[in-house]
Amino acid sequence: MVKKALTIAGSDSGGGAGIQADLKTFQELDVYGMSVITAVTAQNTTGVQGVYKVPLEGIQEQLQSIAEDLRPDAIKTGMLFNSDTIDAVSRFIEFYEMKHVVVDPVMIAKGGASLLQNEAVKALKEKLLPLATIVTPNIPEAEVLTGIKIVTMDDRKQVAKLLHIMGAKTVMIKGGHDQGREEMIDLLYDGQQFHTFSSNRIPTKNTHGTGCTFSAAITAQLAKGSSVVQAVKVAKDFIQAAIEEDLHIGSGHGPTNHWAYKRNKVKIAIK
Ligand SMILES: Nc1ncnc2c1ncn2[C@@H]1O[C@H](COP(=O)(O)OP(=O)(O)O)[C@@H](O)[C@H]1O
Ligand SMILES: Cc1ncc(COP(=O)(O)OP(=O)(O)O)c(N)n1
Repeated sequence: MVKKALTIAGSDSGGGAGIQADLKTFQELDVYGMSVITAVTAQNTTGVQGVYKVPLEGIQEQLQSIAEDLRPDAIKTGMLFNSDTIDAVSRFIEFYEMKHVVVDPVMIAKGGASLLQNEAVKALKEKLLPLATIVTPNIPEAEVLTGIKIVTMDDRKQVAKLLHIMGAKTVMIKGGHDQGREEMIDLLYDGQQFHTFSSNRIPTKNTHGTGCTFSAAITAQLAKGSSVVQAVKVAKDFIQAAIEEDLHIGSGHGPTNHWAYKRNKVKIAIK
């Protein structure tokens, strides 16, 4: 039977991040994708031109429609924007006893636009984090969530441990913002040990939506029954291929190539 994944996130009109990146990723990983839209952004590769929140009632109704019929095997959260939405999403996860919850604590878009209000950070930490199977902050997001500045890998380990104490079952601190390295190292903490996932840094400005795509790939794999470590392995390969074979569209930070991972697998199978 086909597995189903739900993304609860914002729409990116440019198609590279948010709901659009998530659904493309689910599709490429053979999982049926569903969406609850929390906000509509007017956005392209040059930045975010506008943010329009969906009224709370509209978000709650979308959640209920899905829960009462389509029952996802895994869910991910992305741009949630304010504390009312975080509250509603947390109650939904608890009430319907949702399993495999990937929390991508989206805060700021690459161009600097705010996708989460400051007042919402507390709700994210107190309500959503304890429900997370895995939380996937980038370095600046991990710093905001813990109040700890990350410079070294030891800082990252300390922050990962703290996020685990704050309630997330596993913690993935992504390395995309660690400018000082040639290697791209993502660090996973499962409450007992650390796992590192390394790849070479691809020199490109076309990395719009990398975080969304990476966490969506984890979600798709969890929906299909993978362990967290196995899911992250596939997600790392998926994002590496998507960045490596970028599409060169738009004049700013272009999107990644969501076709690349599957096409590469098909090429290998044909050889
Ligand atoms: N230039 C790059 N080359 C290779 N991998 C990258 C590059 N930039 C980001 N990644 C990978 O993309 C994923 C998302 O990372 P990051 O950019 O830190 O997240 P976000 O988009 O949330 O800021 C991680 O797996 C990271 O290692
Ligand atoms: C609607 C929406 N959601 C999330 C993001 C942020 O996406 P991310 O994967 O972190 O990529 P960048 O924006 O940093 O390129 C977004 N931009 N829009």
